[in-house]
Amino acid sequence: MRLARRHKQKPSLILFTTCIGLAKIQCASSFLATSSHCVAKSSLSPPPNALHASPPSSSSAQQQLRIPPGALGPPEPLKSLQVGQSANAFRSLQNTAESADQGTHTQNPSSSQTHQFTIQRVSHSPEIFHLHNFLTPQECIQIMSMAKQSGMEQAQTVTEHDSTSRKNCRVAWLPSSNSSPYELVGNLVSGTIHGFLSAPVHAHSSSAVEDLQVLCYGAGGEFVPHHDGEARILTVIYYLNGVGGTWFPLARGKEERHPEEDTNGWDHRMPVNKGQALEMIRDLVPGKDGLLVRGMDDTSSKEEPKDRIVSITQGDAIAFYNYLDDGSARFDWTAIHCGLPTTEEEGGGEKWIANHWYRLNVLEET
Ligand SMILES: O=C(O)CCC(=O)C(=O)O
Ligand SMILES: [Fe+2]
Repeated sequence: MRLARRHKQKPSLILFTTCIGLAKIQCASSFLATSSHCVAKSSLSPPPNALHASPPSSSSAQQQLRIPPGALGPPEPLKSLQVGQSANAFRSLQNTAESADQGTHTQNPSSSQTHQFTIQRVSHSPEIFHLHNFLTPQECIQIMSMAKQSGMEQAQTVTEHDSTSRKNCRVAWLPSSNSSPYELVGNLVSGTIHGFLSAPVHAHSSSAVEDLQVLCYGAGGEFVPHHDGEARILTVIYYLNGVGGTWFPLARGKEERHPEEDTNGWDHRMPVNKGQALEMIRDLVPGKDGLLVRGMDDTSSKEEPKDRIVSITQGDAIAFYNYLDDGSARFDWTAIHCGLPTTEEEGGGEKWIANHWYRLNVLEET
């Protein structure tokens, strides 16, 4: 797993140690505690089922990439969770009591604590998981203040040449690093990757995580429906102030588990490009259709069916997969989603979230 600055990779290479049990995921690793296990990825030979690119002489770029089915989705035990089922998980918290050391802040690895969170599947298509209590309230506050300190700028996200797709939103990027003062950001990565990335992806030399994108929407701020884009196989959104409002209009709930049993017509619900996806969601309504991730204070759709709503609180996260898991290496267009306009009622009109994007850069070349 490389640490990447947005699309550019940094040279630092870190291998994390994490135990994954059959019944539960244990993410007990931290950068500080596992520093003796750091291994340069280039020194690892890929496992037998690994992804690989054929020599450049192959006929087309698409043919060069061999993606085993299952590699771009969740590994076990998450893969086997049904909608509504949960697994307990742990990650190590760094000691927040920092000590001054020659003008810099250092942390004592021996004092790291284990933090428990719960991972619940909330959709099968796309694969979406709700991470209850992933961050502590203190960690949320720390991320928001680091973003403010680094100087937030107006977000200029461009989607399909449209730079107005994200409205009234400020952004900061924090390094996904294990170096001071960003250890917390790196710690979130180590708490996620082994549970959520398959072994072939994790072992691949082009796997990477982008810097943490911290976003603060003002009143009425929004992000129009979009797919997160090339090579971003896994998105993790952290909810930093308890305000939600992320909507997946095409997400499928419990009753739609098996495509072969889907009497509503599976094919009609699997768009193959953005145009089809936008057409399909045109008349859909947040709370009634798809899956709405909303804050506890959001009272706008109290009457809606429970299995269409995921209620988050501060420190919760959502993890979802952006590619189909069938070996085709194609976008999963059911992962189309948006940030709904923020309202004055929730969070005083401010919505704070942060995104981590886990990449498999070799996908960009196809
Ligand atoms: O604002 C949100 O809730 C979603 C943000 C998002 O999808 C993105 O930043 O890519
Ligand atoms: Fe997104």
